[in-house]
Amino acid sequence: MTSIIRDIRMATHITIAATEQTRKSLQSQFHSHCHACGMPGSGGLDLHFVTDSDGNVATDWFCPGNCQSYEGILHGGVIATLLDSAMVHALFARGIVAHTAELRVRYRRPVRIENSVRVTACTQSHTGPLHLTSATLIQDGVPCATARAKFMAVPSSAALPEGLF
Ligand SMILES: CCCCCCCCCC(=O)SCCNC(=O)CCNC(=O)[C@H](O)C(C)(C)COP(=O)(O)OP(=O)(O)OC[C@H]1O[C@@H](n2cnc3c(N)ncnc32)[C@H](O)[C@@H]1OP(=O)(O)O
Repeated sequence: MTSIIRDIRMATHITIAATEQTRKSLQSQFHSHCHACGMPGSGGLDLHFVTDSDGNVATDWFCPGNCQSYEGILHGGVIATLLDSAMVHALFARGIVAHTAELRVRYRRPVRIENSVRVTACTQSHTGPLHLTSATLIQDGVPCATARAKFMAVPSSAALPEGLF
């Protein structure tokens, strides 16, 4: 266990500029079957993030009718999934593979289904392997939900012993 902790700490020292190439590479290595951003046709949300020159990630997504909660309103669990996924990709863009350790969502306004949203995320800071991130979901120019999260970095799936996941 000591060596795992040392590896995780080492991983956080690999601080590189955020790029779209890095994000794509880590998505294909670690996320190809993800419910939120996996391959089309998997029955998932089919999100497509891109990284901008400031290292933030964003996606536009059409809220389908089968994701509603109360009549006409996007399900809060789906909103949390969108925000969580965006923050994972913001970390990917910086070469960091990490698990969600804590997710706090503030639901500010109802999100209408059969309408588009823009979801953005960025990394904030880190203390050792624990990364702080934030994300926002906007519809028609109005921030409808915001999130803050803590993610725990992992060195690489291959370096982890069976059972840790
Ligand atoms: C059979 C039916 C099946 C239904 C399935 C259910 C599915 C699961 C549930 C869902 O998924 S619901 C969909 C996801 N949620 C939303 O879409 C909610 C979106 N947010 C809102 O509509 C409003 O923000 C909300 C109703 C939550 C509150 O609006 P209000 O206009 O009532 O409150 P406002 O923002 O004015 O704040 C009132 C007070 O509450 C406080 N407040 C609001 N949110 C808070 C918060 N998160 N923490 C602490 N305080 C909070 C706020 O600071 C303020 O304090 P003060 O009066 O002292 O100034």
